[in-house]
Amino acid sequence: MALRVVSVLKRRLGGPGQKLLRSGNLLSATQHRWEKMPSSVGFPVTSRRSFSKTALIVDVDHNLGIATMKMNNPPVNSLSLELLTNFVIDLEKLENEKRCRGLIITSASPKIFSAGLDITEMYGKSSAHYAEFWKAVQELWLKLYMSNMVVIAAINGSSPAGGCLISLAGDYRIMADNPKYTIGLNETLLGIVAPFWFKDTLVNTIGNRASEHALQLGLLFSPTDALRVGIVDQVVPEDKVQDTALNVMSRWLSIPDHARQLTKTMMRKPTVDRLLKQREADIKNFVSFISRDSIQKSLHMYMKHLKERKE
Ligand SMILES: CC/C=C\C/C=C\C/C=C\C=C\CC(=O)SCCNC(=O)CCNC(=O)[C@H](O)C(C)(C)COP(=O)(O)OP(=O)(O)OC[C@H]1O[C@@H](n2cnc3c(N)ncnc32)[C@H](O)[C@@H]1OP(=O)(O)O
Repeated sequence: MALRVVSVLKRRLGGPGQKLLRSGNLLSATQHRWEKMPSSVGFPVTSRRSFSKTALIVDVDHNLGIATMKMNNPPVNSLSLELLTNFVIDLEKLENEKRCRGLIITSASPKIFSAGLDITEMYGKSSAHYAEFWKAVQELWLKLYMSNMVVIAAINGSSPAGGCLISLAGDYRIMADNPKYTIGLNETLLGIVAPFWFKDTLVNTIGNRASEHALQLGLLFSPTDALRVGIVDQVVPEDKVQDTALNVMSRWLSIPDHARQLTKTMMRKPTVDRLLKQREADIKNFVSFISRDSIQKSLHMYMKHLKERKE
């Protein structure tokens, strides 16, 4: 199957996209190599590099120009300060790899894409810790939302709150067709409020009315409903998520990088600038909001409820 996908990738880049690239004199080293491959054989993986840190496994296929990043923070891929920090470091590394043009984000543990922000980072800690944590959340969103790479979320499990934000920050979302999985910004269910830039990212994806409805009720959508409302772009059988991501990636990579990147920037920069203009104020807001006794109590009760569900 992987070879078939690679053949599709080569065919795609040999088509109109390739012509566009040639006319713009924009062929990257990776694409040159693709062009030289005879179409009857699969693309041999001659250069593959992996780096793995606590909580993230990154695999870079230099020939395809695609990196796959698997969140690996059992049991539920909660976004701890450590995971957020490593995520940002690895994203920066990938961004600096000229030949890496696409990134697929997925989970190493099927069933849970990510449980969102690590709630234990948000209660019973110092103000300095909350500030550091929030800065890391901001940093990841800023880097991901404005990435020069094509970012595809291969959502192979549930993806509430911060997990949903990571998917929304990408360019395209593919979700596994399993009614047990849900996705959405469910902050209100925890007694907290999605920050304005979470909200903006959702509005940019599904529009104002659907966002207001989803945010006020803290809706967690099944894959079918997520597709209907536009939170995800495609729902596919569970075992087809990765191959579909590679296929979709080939379509996006057939567009000349500079044109696609400038378009992405044009669409997203106003949203990013809103946060950049008030980054410190947003951190202060978060620290003062999360430190309130009532909010600390809500988070504590929510964690208790999560644990009691199992008993
Ligand atoms: C005015 C406004 C100003 C500023 C803005 C202010 C505030 C905004 C602030 C914050 C925004 C936050 C966004 C978030 O991301 S909050 C996190 C939301 N996440 C959730 O609600 C998900 C909760 N988890 C679940 O629903 C489930 O765990 C699951 C569906 C992901 C997985 O279900 P399972 O049945 O497979 O697993 P569980 O048994 O439930 O969990 C295993 C284990 O993991 C613990 N856990 C689960 N989720 C989290 C989490 N997000 N953080 C930390 N820990 C988590 C769970 O308690 C279990 O622990 P134990 O094994 O019992 O110890």
